[in-house]
Amino acid sequence: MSVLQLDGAAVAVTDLDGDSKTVLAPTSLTLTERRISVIGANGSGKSTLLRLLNGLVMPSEGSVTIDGLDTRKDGAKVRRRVGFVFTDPAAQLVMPTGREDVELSLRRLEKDPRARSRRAMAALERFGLAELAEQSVYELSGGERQLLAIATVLAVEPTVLVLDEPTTLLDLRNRELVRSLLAGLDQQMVLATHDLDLALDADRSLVIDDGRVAFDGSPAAAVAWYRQLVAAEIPLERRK
Ligand SMILES: Nc1ncnc2c1ncn2[C@@H]1O[C@H](COP(=O)(O)OP(=O)(O)OP(=O)(O)O)[C@@H](O)[C@H]1O
Repeated sequence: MSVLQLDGAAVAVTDLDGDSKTVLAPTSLTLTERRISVIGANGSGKSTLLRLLNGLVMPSEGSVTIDGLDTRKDGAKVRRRVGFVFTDPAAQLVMPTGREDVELSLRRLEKDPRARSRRAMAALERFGLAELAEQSVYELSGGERQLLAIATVLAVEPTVLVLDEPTTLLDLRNRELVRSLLAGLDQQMVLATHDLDLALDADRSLVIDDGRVAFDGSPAAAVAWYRQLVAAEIPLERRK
């Protein structure tokens, strides 16, 4: 497994008034487990933590390294190692068809167009998408689009897969489809989700609250802790 290391990594942003706001407090973590889930309320900082891991967001203080590669200095190498899947596949599917999208992500890895095309088809076959390879991306269902987005990222064989709420936009059937696909992958995975069943399918879980890691432990304990946190925030008269 890769070693994902945050050393006092913090993220501050400047709001519209020009004031600095801490989105992630200084955080130190060593993540080496195969499956790590990240849960927490909307706006708590989950995406920010995930984006630090492949250099989509840079720490404003401290550092983030992947197997010793610093996201500030070794950005390209980090991104080759760490694939990122967004909540909305539209954020990463830019070509007219699935095959072309996978080919696009393979462009640096495979220079020969024929070999690239073969490799793209193999990646699509792996996810049961071969028959949809030439179809317009817009004709695919939400679930198929999300599978395609994951296939485009996995085609370049990253060692780590970071997924930001990959099932949030999906209905139950498609959620199950993506879930079973993820369960069968060999890659190390860091996954933020509001789906607590999905969060339980991990070796370690982090609960993010108000820009800090508020709990770090077993998935069952993390989910229980998070439920308690949410329950405590609901006014007494509203609780059943
Ligand atoms: N570039 C930015 N500029 C201003 N504010 C930001 C920026 N990035 C994140 N934030 C703010 O930081 C907070 C944390 O955002 P983040 O997207 O990490 O939360 P999240 O836990 O992933 O939320 P959700 O579950 O809704 O996706 C939010 O209040 C967000 O508005």
